[in-house]
Amino acid sequence: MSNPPHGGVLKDLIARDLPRHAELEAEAETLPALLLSERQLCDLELILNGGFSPLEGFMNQEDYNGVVKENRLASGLLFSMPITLDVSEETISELGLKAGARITLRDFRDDRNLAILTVDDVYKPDKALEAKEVFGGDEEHPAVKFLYETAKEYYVGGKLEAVNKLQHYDFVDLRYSPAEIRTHFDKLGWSRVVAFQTRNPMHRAHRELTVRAARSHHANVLIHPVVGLTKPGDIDHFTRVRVYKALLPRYPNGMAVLGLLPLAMRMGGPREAIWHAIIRKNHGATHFIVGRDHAGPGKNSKGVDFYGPYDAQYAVEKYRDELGIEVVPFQMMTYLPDSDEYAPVDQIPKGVRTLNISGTELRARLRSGREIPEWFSYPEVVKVLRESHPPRSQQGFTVLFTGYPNSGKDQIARALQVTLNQQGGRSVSLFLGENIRHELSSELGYNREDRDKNIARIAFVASELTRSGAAVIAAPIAPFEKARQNARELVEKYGDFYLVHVATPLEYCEKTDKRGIYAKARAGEIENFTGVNDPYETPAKPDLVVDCEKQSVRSIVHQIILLLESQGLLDRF
Ligand SMILES: Nc1ncnc2c1ncn2[C@@H]1O[C@H](COP(=O)(O)OS(=O)(=O)O)[C@@H](OP(=O)(O)O)[C@H]1O
Repeated sequence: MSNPPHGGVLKDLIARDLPRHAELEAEAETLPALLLSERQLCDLELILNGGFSPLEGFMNQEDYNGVVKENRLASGLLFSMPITLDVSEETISELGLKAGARITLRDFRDDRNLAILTVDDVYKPDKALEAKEVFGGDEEHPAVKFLYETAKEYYVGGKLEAVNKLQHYDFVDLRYSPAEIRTHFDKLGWSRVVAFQTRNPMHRAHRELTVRAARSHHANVLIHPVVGLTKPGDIDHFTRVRVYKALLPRYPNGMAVLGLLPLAMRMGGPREAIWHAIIRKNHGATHFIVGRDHAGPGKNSKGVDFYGPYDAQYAVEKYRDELGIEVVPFQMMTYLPDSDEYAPVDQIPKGVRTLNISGTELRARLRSGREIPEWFSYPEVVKVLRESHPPRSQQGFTVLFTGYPNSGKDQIARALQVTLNQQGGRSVSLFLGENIRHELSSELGYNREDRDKNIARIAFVASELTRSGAAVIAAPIAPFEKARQNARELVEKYGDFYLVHVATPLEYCEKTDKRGIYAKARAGEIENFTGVNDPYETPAKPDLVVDCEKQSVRSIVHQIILLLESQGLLDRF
């Protein structure tokens, strides 16, 4: 038998309301509907499947106040995280939200009806109090920022009736509801289970830590990673889940099970650790590992830790008797090369050599393609990480040329394309101004708005290609700083961006114009012609400035190649 859920009853609303499915679905169609955000969907899924037992809905004011001020629901039961449904004043009047009203909660991704909420109350939270009591009050804390910048001004409390499960299309076989994982444990005959929470890839240290925890408590292991929302900048859950799957066979036969948790983390340190423990108890675990700085967001911009390293462990310790799940505090594990084993940092005798690779060092090694030793991680895990983090030599990038018509940017762009093609290793895409005007922007003219649209389209395509590892060479006139800056920001989400200003003087561009386009513009036959009767803003911060009056195309291309080379992008070419 698994551990009983928090409060004694698993609030599996999906199972409870299944017999009334047809009736609820029909009613949901007739009610005013609220589209839930990604974070609200995560919360909803865990309310509906019992992961947040004893909750049966979003918190009303009484529950919310109790949780914020003293970690308690109105019933007196321990609960540490406010689970609230935030709405704006407009939504309140649009949907007629007031006590007794019924509304449908829908999935924004597919418009599916998920639940019916019967409104208990609509209230204005004291956000400052919530920020301070729940998260510690630092304005830079991600959950505090969310509270002030994203969460709406009012909360709606009320119980839910389940209409449909959320649809998932990734790793469906690993997404166990609390009821499903409990059945699975029963089938395996597991009665003692240590749950391990993670939002990071797992390496040997984590494997050693969990195996130790299991052995010392005569238990099995539930690897229970968060695949909802984690800290911005974390490795995406697709990569992480492939890592966990690769790691699983490294456990002693039959010791561990992998289950995915669709939780929206708040990075709330001590409060979050208590919440995590309750959630794992609801999933049938009897033990829960709380590590150093559990669910902490790290440091603020002044370099100050949001929480002390053991605050989370103290918090769960304080409520040990009420939690009903045994918390296993854990130290960091470190590698001892002389004996080829891992040990908790606090148990290493003085003078014994240790080795470690920090997260930053690991990322640097992935980026450069340098070796990641087997004592740190398993080759199959490293392989998965390398697939998602290709070395610089396989990452995409964009070179955006900007300059007057006939400044020579087209010739340079073509020559660069040929040079990169000769080196191989990447697909190279070339976007010349005129081609783009034909293929992507044929309806656009040359006023500022249209030019900005043109550059935005080029930037969009360049960013997608950069994301997939291509080299993109684009050579529009791009006369406006703001549009060039927007392009940089978009592309830099996925790879490097280099702005090359082809600063060939206007007189030279005009003098060497064999197409006679400047002559036409001077004759008044072309409106808004850059350099003649339309402005060109000199780039404030180009990565390179070149000039076709003074330099040959060959030497300019050489300069660009040296720039790319210095950034490690051509390493293995
Ligand atoms: N009014 C006006 N102003 C500037 N250029 C003009 C204009 N009308 C036509 N052309 C020709 O259009 C080519 C592509 O312009 P772009 O799309 O690069 O311009 S922009 O970046 O959108 O501002 C550009 O070609 P390249 O010089 O080869 O790039 C121009 O020759």
